[in-house]
Amino acid sequence: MQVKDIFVSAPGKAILHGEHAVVHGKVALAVSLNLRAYLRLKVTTTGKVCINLPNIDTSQCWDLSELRRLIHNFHGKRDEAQRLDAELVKRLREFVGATNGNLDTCSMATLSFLYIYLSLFGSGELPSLTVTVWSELPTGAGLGSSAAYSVCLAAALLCTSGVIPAPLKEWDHTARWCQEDLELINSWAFQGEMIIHGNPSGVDNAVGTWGGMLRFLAGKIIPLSRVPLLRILLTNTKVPRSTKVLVARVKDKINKFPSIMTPVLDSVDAISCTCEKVLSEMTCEPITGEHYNILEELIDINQHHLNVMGVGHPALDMLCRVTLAKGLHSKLTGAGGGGCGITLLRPEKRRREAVLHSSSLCLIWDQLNTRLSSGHKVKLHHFSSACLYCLWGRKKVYPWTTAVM
Ligand SMILES: Nc1ncnc2c1ncn2[C@@H]1O[C@H](COP(=O)(O)OP(=O)(O)OP(=O)(O)O)[C@@H](O)[C@H]1O
Ligand SMILES: C[C@@](O)(CCO)CC(=O)[O-]
Ligand SMILES: [Mg+2]
Repeated sequence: MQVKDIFVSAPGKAILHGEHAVVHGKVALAVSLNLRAYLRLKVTTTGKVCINLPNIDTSQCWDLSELRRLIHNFHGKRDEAQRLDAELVKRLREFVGATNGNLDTCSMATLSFLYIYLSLFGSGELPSLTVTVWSELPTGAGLGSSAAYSVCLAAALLCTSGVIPAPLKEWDHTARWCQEDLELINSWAFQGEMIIHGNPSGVDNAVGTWGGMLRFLAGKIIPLSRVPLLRILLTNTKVPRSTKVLVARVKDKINKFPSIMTPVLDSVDAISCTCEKVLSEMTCEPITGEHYNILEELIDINQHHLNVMGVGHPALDMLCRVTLAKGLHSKLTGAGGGGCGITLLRPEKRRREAVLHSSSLCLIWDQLNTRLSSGHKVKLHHFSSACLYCLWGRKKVYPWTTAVM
């Protein structure tokens, strides 16, 4: 077995339109952010597997002998990610003390790591490793923190196991994998997401793997190469929530009221398609106020639909109200129920609006009585085309910080 140290990084994402509907086969438009997760994997000789997750205050070590007991009679296939191995998940849940209802942050993160590690190495010799993952993304806030985490795990463990090559040449600082390897990484990251989310669509891990702006429909990923530069403000309400719970809540509602909810999902699908059309027009004709008017109306309509689906929150309503009072339009992004919202900024009034935004946001934070004090800056984050990278191991590592938004 060719076991190597590795250092990788994957971006988070924002969903413009289509969250939740995408789980039910509708179109979503999503884009990567300049906020990333980083993973460093070191091969050791301690006879242990250790994982350090500073964002969620988790540090755990297991003896290889303990882990070996979990995989006797195991015939995992490393070069293809199949459906989740229910038996292995059951054993792992018992091992980490996470029974079905347990959604604790640490258990979910540990479970997805052990699942990918044992699936990839379980049919051979288990390597002794230390894995550290840190992230600029707020955990559980709608910006794809779970997907960036899963993409990093999948890329690093596949690479360490020798199933895919390390793409870095001696002179590179960063490198990407080829399309075939990215597809394999994405499919293993999806397994991690299945453990954390229950029923993911796959859009978040696709953005974490390929970056840029994507149209996602039923597992089909279409990169949108011609998109205008959009300035969008991200606001974190800091209301905690779980994607798994929210996805299950929407599913229950659809099952309870199929004839009422199906048109809502169809309408979200039409919103994503209309938004895509307007974005494409904005790249080939002069951008007008009317383009922005349409984008803003789509944001408003979708936010109403998301409230109908039951994934709104008073803090998100407040974001929409406060920004609308300044003539700006917002919606939740990701699973909702709290977490982050996006607000579209018009380019022509950029400077003034950014200032207005800062004061609006301070107002929001004050009213919500959150920890954001006047000393904190409101950060404007960018959508970016950045994708999954393999990084040069000795490159100066970003200091681990919690993003203030
Ligand atoms: N930096 C991290 N270190 C370890 N685990 C993480 C990290 N970031 C996310 N996770 C795992 O992902 C879970 C949060 O995933 P969840 O899908 O609920 O939120 P999200 O991915 O931030 O939002 P969304 O899915 O709406 O984009 C955490 O409970 C934890 O298990
Ligand atoms: C809510 C959801 O649509 C997006 C979460 O970022 C879930 C998913 O697509 O897996
Ligand atoms: Mg997630």
